[in-house]
Amino acid sequence: HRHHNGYPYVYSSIPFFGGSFHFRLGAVKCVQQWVKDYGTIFNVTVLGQPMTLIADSSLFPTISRNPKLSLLPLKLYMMRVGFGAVSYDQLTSDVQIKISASTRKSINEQLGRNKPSLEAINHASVVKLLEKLNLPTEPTKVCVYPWLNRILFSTLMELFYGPDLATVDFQADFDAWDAKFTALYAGFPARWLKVDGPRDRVKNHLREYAAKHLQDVSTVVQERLSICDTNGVQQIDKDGHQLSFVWAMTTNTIRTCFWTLVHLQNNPQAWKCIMNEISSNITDSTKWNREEMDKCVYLDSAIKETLRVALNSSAVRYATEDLTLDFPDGRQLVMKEGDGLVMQSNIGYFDPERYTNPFCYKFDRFVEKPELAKEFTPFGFGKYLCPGQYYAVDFVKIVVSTLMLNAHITDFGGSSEYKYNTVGVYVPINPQAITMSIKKRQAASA
Ligand code: HEM
Repeated sequence: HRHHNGYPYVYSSIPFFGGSFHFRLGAVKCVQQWVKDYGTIFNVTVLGQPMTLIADSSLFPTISRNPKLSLLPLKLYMMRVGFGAVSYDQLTSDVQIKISASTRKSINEQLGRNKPSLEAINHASVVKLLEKLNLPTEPTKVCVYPWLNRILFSTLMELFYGPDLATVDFQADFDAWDAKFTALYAGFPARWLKVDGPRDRVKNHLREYAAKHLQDVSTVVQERLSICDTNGVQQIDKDGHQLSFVWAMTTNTIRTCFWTLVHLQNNPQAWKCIMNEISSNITDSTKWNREEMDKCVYLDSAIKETLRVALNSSAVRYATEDLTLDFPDGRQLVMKEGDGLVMQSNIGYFDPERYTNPFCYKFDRFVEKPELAKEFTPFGFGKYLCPGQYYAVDFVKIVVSTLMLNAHITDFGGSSEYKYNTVGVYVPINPQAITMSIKKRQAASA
């Protein structure tokens, strides 16, 4: 119950899941109620673990700047239970920190803001996506989520690894394992969930492919492998390290593309506005052009809005030793080594004073109120900020603009709720429910 920190505890009669049981219907409304009842700092059991939940963004800088608060314990746990890197946590903490820092540096150098290599991969993404889309000349009905998932997964895998890796069978194994990610996170063994086989096959395939095509895979992947070698990571953990990259790179990005498409299609005025913006700014739909894309401010706002509503933005940190946080408002938080906290950042994103109609998708919200973007951090905090964030946003822009300029979409229909217990951007509860008819645009604007 964390008596030592003196903050209230949210009691729940639900074993193991505790208060987090209520998150299955969305964390925001539930946390908003708790804030009314208990204030912006309180303790709650999340999947068997007591956590201190912080729902006031003015306290986040004190947390994210404290060097004794780390994401590493969670990463090590996920490496073991999620990615099957069973001996990764036996590496000394110095080595783990070194691996983490080197992989971040590597991705930042390749995909950081304004890096020429980011522009190059963006251009390659446009070309590869057009090839993978292979748009039919006659209207063809598709289930949007599985259709997009297949195209975007194979596009991303081909860009970072190379051709012929992401076969249909490989992706089926990956999806079967990923569908159980929340249950793995909750501590259920992969064997019980029957995803040990699919996960092993995915990892074996990744290992064999990378060994055979080492010279041809992207620099990010080459460096990720060599960082493991230099730091004495065992093969089983090296495989888990690869899988964690594939997961981080594909899942959230693909789902952000999906929900952006769904929200824009469900709002014809929004679709039309962004279509006009893209058609008037992008002169050649077969090339990446940063300057032109930067003019598409409504598209940028729509993507932010997708991340606002379709992601339970929150960040976990653990105390690596006993510490006391002194917040600017005079409050303190006493933490013992091993205590975990959650910065529940999306509570701020649903504050009705700043976000009018916060539970509605408003594609132009961030154009109307550009100041909101300053505090909007769906990619995490401080030194654990997502290193793929610039590529992720560019990729979603590429997908939406490529579809708008090259495809003709009709009969968009069906709906699905968010699966709120997803780790990351929500998957749709019913992935088959949303359908559309798609064909190649006659006069592609090139
Ligand atoms: C919309 C898409 C994406 C979202 C919402 C997202 C979000 C995040 C978040 C929230 C974190 C953890 C930060 C924290 O806890 O403070 C993270 C970590 C990470 N992301 Fe992303 N991400 C996305 C796309 C990508 C892409 C495209 C890549 C790679 C090309 C990537 C690579 C990574 C990696 C490697 C980490 C772990 C960083 C570390 O080890 O410290 N992500 N991401």
